[in-house]
Amino acid sequence: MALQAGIVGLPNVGKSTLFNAVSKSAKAQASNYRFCTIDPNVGLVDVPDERLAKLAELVQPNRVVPTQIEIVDIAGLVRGASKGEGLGNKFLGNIREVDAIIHVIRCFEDENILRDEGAINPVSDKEIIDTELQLKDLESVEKKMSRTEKMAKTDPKAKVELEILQRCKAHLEQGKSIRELGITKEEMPAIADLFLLTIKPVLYVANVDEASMHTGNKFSEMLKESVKNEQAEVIIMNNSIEAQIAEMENPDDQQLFMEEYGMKEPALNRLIRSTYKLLTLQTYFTAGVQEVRAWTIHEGWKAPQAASVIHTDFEKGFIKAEVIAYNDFVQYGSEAACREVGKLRIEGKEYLVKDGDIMHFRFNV
Ligand SMILES: Nc1ncnc2c1ncn2[C@@H]1O[C@H](COP(=O)(O)OP(=O)(O)OP(=O)(O)O)[C@@H](O)[C@H]1O
Ligand SMILES: [Mg+2]
Repeated sequence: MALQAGIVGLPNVGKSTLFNAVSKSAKAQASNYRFCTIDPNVGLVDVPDERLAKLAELVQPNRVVPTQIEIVDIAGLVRGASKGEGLGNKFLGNIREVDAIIHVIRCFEDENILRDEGAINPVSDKEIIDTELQLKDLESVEKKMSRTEKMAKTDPKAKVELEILQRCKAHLEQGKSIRELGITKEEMPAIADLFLLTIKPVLYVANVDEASMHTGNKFSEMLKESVKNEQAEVIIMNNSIEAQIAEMENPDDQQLFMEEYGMKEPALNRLIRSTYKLLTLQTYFTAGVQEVRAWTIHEGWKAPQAASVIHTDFEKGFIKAEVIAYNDFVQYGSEAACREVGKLRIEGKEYLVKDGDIMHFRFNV
């Protein structure tokens, strides 16, 4: 299953406009990427990858299959969502299921577009959402703490867990998100079962007015300043313009429209690429004459687990993997050439797959 990124934000900030832009633009630019709607608010979109194109050029396969991510349009959250306001629990549940968050923030003024929160203020808007997510996480952490406290008296492992939970609690109570706490890999098991909302990686979309598409405006500047410490990306775009580009059926019209606005490509492309990065995903490739294909795995996955993405049998019956590094494949031009010069390696169960590896699995079922 593809990894999911959820579009999150206050009501009426332009989330669905963005979702529609992604879905329509993908349809119009068929050559660029595909989109398929799974559900009215879930869509599957291709991730543009130059390496895949390069491999396809070398191998000339029948079919090229990019990797995909799912984008989910989540309904607007309001103040008090963590206490159930405005179907808050349901929508927070939707966020729990995604792997990363695209947080859309209103950075445009328009009196006709209703807003509950007074004058435009991206910083307080962001805080409202953050607070609701943090409160929900606090609830999860406290629940687990009360269970762990008893066990911690006798069980040293539970004691360590409790300390991690206490750190999370203190951090959340300061109005901070868990992603900023620097939880290590070793500590993760203590909280993994909580599926915390604020541990999910995030990027921000500053949804600006037309005039500020390229430069940003005072609102997007405020937002950038306020997320500086998070080292999160802020993408400045105009969701309405993106949707308008996407509406156009004719690619020539699209091109003209974009030229008029001084755009080289839709800002959406950047958003999709950044989202993929945000998911800390790695790509490995399979490159045969039938199909050149990109597969998504996480950092740190070993060969059998990576193989399971293709088929669970590949993992169960894993024997070995033949691996060529991407740069070697491009330099020598083919699998056969790499084999000849000794650039095709045979790797076993412990091999850590690297981003860009071209893999061929041997298995037995
Ligand atoms: N950059 C922009 N400039 C001006 N208007 C915009 C911009 N982006 C979106 N809008 C308009 O804002 C309104 C609300 O947009 P949209 O429906 O996408 O919000 P939403 O976040 O999905 O709301 P909800 O939480 O209710 O689902 C729409 O009329 C849309 O056209
Ligand atoms: Mg909406």
